[in-house]
Amino acid sequence: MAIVANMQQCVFELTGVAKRYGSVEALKPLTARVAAGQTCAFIGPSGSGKSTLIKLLAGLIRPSAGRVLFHGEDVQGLDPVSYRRRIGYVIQDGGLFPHLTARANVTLVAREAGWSAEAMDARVAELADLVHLPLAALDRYPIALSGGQRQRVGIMRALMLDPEVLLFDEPFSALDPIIRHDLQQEVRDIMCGLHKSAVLITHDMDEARFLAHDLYLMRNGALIQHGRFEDLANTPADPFVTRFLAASRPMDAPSAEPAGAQVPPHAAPPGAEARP
Ligand SMILES: Nc1ncnc2c1ncn2[C@@H]1O[C@H](COP(=O)(O)OP(=O)(O)OP(=O)(O)O)[C@@H](O)[C@H]1O
Repeated sequence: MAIVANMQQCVFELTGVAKRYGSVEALKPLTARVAAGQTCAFIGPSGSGKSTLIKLLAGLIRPSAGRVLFHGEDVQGLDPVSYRRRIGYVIQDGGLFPHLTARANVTLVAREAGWSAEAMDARVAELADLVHLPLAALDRYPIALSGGQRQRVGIMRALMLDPEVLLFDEPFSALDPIIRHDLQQEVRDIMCGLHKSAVLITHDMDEARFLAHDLYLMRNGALIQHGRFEDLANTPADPFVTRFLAASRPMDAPSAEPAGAQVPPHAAPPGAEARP
């Protein structure tokens, strides 16, 4: 199993981390590393402990055992306000405050941090350009934005303070397939351009493979395998790995057709050539 992060500086290190909710063992003791400057994905089916893990990284919950280290320091010992300014958190459907305009959502933390109006305007314009959101959309409330626009606003909000790390918690799962595809490509471009460290939580192997350098596959609160997609595909640690990979349909899989119908070759979707 290739441990890419071992050879590089780590932004996060989890050592013997476990989490219980009462009698539920959401995470069994696990050790994992997130390399600086890379995207690391934690993948697994529903209930495998992915959300619990990202909440631990964000410092939103405490581990029942073990330590979550950020640049070698225990997250539990860091000042929560300054720590959260060092990480950008993107959640499903943007997680925007409904009573604030998109612009007010994006600038909320910068206002708390005492930024000037000019500095906020300049940063908002820069980020709107980065995520391809028309500036006019920023004056609307979240309810008046499409799902894709809300998620673009969520990404702007996460990037506003230029954090060292981005945490993506199922960021594309509420989007329709075309918007999802486009936004995955845009996020990959943004991450390549900004060279930030990132953690992605997803149940979608294709998404993880497309966006992440390093993959951890989880099941029932345990890490089953760590490596690149090719490691999981070529040397699966467990029959579950093979089943999980087989369950994600490749782009060139034949579509269901009525018996006897001619099956034309599938055209590559826009941007597919950029995908590994
Ligand atoms: N606050 C909580 N109280 C009790 N049990 C919880 C709590 N949060 C999560 N769990 C349980 O912990 C286990 C892991 O849940 P978690 O949400 O981390 O998994 P997940 O992989 O993110 O699932 P999904 O993809 O469905 O969101 C599940 O059995 C879940 O029911």
